[in-house]
Amino acid sequence: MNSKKLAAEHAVQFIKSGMIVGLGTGSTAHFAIHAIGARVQAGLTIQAIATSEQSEALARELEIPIVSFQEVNEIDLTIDGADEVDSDLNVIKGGGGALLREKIVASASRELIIIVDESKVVSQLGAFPLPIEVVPFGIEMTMKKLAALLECPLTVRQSGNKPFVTDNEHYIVDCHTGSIADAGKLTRELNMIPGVVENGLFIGMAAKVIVGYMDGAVRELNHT
Ligand SMILES: O=C[C@H](O)[C@H](O)[C@H](O)COP(=O)(O)O
Repeated sequence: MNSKKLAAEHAVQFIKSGMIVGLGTGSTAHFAIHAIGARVQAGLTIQAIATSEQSEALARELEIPIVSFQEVNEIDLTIDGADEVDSDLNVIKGGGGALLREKIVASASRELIIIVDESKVVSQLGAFPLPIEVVPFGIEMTMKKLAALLECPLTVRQSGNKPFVTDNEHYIVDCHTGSIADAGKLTRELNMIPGVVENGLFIGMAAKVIVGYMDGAVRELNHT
């Protein structure tokens, strides 16, 4: 079986009736939303908040009840994918450009479960280019400040021959850091730069990471 699907289906078992569930974004979260849809069809009663327009549309198609932030106090459990995960369960997200809504949903959640295939588990974060969501206004200045801080190549993510635009009408700057020594410090420094809306480092947010392997195994990584 597909290792992303294995991790997703394992994670969905943690959902119980009555929960408010955060729905992630990306190809791994896509499997989770399908598995949640199947459980809803089988009688699970939940309400969900999605981290992207794309995931919300899929959830509606699968008849998963969607609620807004006005209707809930907090989210019980969010299940979302990631681009890289380290042994402290720190994560890089945003490869699909959904990092801002994903971080808002994750920070409103009592529990965040990250689902990945084995290729995403790394000893140090940073080989995956760090996505940074920026306001289009003054992006040239914002990028100068990012370049001074990061000292690495930066690219504005493209969609065809135009900049990729997020669900919140921002651009994404991908930062080819190579490796990130102190992710906690970096996330604070990045978010101090005017024009930066959010960055893809999710530090200390995941309660559990579920890894799917090509040989069919599934492993849970928890905090020690
Ligand atoms: O912006 C996208 C998200 O952070 C995704 O969860 C992340 O990029 C992982 O995506 P995938 O499951 O498709 O590898």
